[in-house]
Amino acid sequence: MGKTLYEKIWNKHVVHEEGDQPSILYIDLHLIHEVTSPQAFEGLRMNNRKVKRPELTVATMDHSIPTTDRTLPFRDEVAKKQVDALAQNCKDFGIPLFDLHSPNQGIVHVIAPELGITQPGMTIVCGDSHTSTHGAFGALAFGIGTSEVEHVLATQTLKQFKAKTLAININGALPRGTTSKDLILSLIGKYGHDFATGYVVEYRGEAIRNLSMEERMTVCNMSIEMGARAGLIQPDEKTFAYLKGKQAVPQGKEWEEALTEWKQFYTDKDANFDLSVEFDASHVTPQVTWGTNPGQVAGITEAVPLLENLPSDQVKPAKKALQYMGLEPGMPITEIEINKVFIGSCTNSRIEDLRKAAKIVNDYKVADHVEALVVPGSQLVKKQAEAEGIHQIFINAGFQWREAGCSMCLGMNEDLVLPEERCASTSNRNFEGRQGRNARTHLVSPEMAAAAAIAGRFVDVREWPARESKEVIVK
Ligand SMILES: CC(C)[C@H](C(=O)O)[C@@H](O)C(=O)O
Ligand code: SF4
Repeated sequence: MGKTLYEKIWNKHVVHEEGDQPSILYIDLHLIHEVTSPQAFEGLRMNNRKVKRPELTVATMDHSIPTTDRTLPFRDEVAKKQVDALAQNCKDFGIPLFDLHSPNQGIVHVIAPELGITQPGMTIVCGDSHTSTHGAFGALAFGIGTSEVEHVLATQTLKQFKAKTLAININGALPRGTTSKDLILSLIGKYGHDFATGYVVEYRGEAIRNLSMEERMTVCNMSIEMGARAGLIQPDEKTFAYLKGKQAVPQGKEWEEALTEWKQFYTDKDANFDLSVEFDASHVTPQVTWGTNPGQVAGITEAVPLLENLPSDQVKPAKKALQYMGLEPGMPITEIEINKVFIGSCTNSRIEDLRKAAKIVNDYKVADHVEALVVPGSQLVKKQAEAEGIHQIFINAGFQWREAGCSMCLGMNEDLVLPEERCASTSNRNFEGRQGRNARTHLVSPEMAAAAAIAGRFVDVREWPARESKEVIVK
């Protein structure tokens, strides 16, 4: 019988298997950041251990750092401590680090793909749940806990039980005005925020093949938001074209060898998945979450659900969510007014995201009562956007243009949504307090966030009036 992509990567990396014990997997790439690594390094020091393969470990600063002027001293002492600890740990253990002033600094899940560090067929781990993003390249990538971070640092291996496999077959074409963010949100809306628990998902089908690499990353990024252990997409010509010439990707003869290797990573025709589901992309509409998990979501032309229309097990959580969100059942989504907009995070802060948002912004202005931020996912994205003039479109419209980092996605720095403020956010999590105490988060695509910034409420981007900008033409 044939093998799935997951099984092929797994088999290539198993170092040891024994009965009903977890297997030991070899790890090709270990990504680290300032929040989940300090205790792991402390553990190493206490046991007098070294990092086994520092050259297969890559560090960046992203979660707690300010996104304002980086020549100024930190105002947050905890963040300063975390960042200093990471710098010291990388120095002491010989680990490459993209620090605050590096041109390659950025959100860990944005920089590894854009530098070509993420490659097909790899096992990739990070003390961070959205490591699933890298699955877009056909890499088995997942988040681990701090004690596992220590284990990987010390041994370059990880204990793992094999997961079940789930095929999500997505066919049909995404309609105009919808994005891969709407696709993944409506998928989670249909099946629920925990339906993939215990599975490694492989996204398959025509709709997935038609997505760009950046769009695929948005999909894989949110795998964890439906409970999946990891999300995978089979590498193809688009994957290889994206990687070609990237900083960390082999060149010349070695590129040819790498290609041959990467082309082995596909699911055989006669492979079996533990579970398969179908999804039609042609029905996707622009999505807006109304609740406190990503599955509590509706189309832009719909309304916040009436409680009596919900399945009985969803009534109580919906009631609680609506109370927190300050919304009434039956309220049309287009009547929800917002006061914050965050375009950023490892879900939607890449150059294509910023281009799409800028196209909507054009030469409109941010609504008076709205504070809007654009936080590029990396310094390279920021530089690229500035070279294309995109930053100017945002700045002219009244958006703040920031330095790269996680920022308002989780509010570990000063970029917060204030109590009872309502934010249209391109990030991936909307649980209570995620963007700040009592903050209300609505997850949307970059286009929907841009349009909300201008209209001051949610609007249907499919009907967004196009305007010819006189000043800047976005590519
Ligand atoms: C801080 C980190 C551990 C966390 C995660 O694991 O996901 C963060 O990135 C998040 O998105 O909530
Ligand atoms: S951008 Fe948000 S989701 Fe992504 S790693 Fe940072 S905090 Fe986590």
